[in-house]
Amino acid sequence: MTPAPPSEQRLRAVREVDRAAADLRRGLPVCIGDKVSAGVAVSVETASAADFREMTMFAGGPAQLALTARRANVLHILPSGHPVQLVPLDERLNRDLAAEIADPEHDLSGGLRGPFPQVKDSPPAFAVAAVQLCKIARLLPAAIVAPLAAGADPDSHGLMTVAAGAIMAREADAAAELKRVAAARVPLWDAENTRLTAFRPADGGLEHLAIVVGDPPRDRPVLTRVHSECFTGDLLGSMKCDCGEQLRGALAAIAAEGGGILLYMAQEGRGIGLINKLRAYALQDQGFDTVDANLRVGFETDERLFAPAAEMLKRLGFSAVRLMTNNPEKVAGLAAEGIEVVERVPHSFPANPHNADYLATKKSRTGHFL
Ligand SMILES: Nc1nc2c(ncn2[C@@H]2O[C@H](COP(=O)(O)OP(=O)(O)OP(=O)(O)O)[C@@H](O)[C@H]2O)c(=O)[nH]1
Ligand SMILES: [Zn+2]
Repeated sequence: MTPAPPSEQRLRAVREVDRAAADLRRGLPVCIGDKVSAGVAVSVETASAADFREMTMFAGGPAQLALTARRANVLHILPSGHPVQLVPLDERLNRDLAAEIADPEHDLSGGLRGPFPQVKDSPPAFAVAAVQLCKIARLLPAAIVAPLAAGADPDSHGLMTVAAGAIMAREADAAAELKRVAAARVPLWDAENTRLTAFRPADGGLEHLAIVVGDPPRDRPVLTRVHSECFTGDLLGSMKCDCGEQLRGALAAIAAEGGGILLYMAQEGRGIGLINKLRAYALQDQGFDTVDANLRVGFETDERLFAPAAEMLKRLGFSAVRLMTNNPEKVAGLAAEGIEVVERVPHSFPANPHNADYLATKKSRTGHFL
């Protein structure tokens, strides 16, 4: 079922989310919430001591570190059952230590830094949204938050204000309103008769590309690959994963069939971004597998949404696919977004010494058909 397009008001809100994410990346505080419950937040990763001080000028209560439950678990904070866990800052757990414990780079070298107290209460909406905004900004999923002081006027000090609900709804809203922005013929070595079409999400975020080989008929299931961007594998030829082979192999297979589609999704690192993927790779260097590494950085195993891929297929006139994948979640994810997956076409390549463990983990922990 195609979701109803978001209203003008929601689209405006979604664009504000992107602006607020950009502010977090610069280290600036942002105000999250509405008149009933609002907070101020900075990214643990990017805010300097001065940015943090600026944030506290708007605070009407104690500052707290907001972490994902995944990261809190790594820090041995007792689970509270909430997806976001708050930890009060105090003399010992100051901004510097907060930044250090949010970053898995120091896990094994920094010694034991706990125990940290558990806040049992469910976190306020602004704290949950602050962590989500860090994810949207492709930063470490950790924020320092505080309730907004009564009578504070963040607007007049140039702080962005964004609704918590807009942050949480942003991915769905942005996918529902993809804009086709450019298209051109691009002959490829593996598939000469190829056309690229770029789709821009409503929030102004990164574009996804549809690579259409030949002119596949719209009334039959189309051979399709939904490929998530992998800078290291696709571009550099990294041996740590199978992405490069899957990308080129899919284009060659589609061309050999006479036509099909490759969707190149701006969802690097299963949606966590290149820098966080490098953080996960550093943990893999220390012996963690691809799943545990993601969890230790503070993310879910896979943070991708399939709505944008499904929407692109629909916009191109396709409703049924033969999907080249080994990932059962991809099949289910597209189906849940209204695309009929009539067949799963296996898409695997021989392992090499650097990706054998990665492929084995996909099979044993994420249920890949390999
Ligand atoms: N976070 C993280 N991302 C990774 C890692 N290795 C590869 N990736 C990313 O995973 C994505 C690869 O996804 P896909 O090619 O769609 O692979 P898949 O989900 O296993 O499914 P199929 O290839 O279709 O079977 C790319 O965005 C890569 O950047 C890793 O160790 N950690
Ligand atoms: Zn890869």
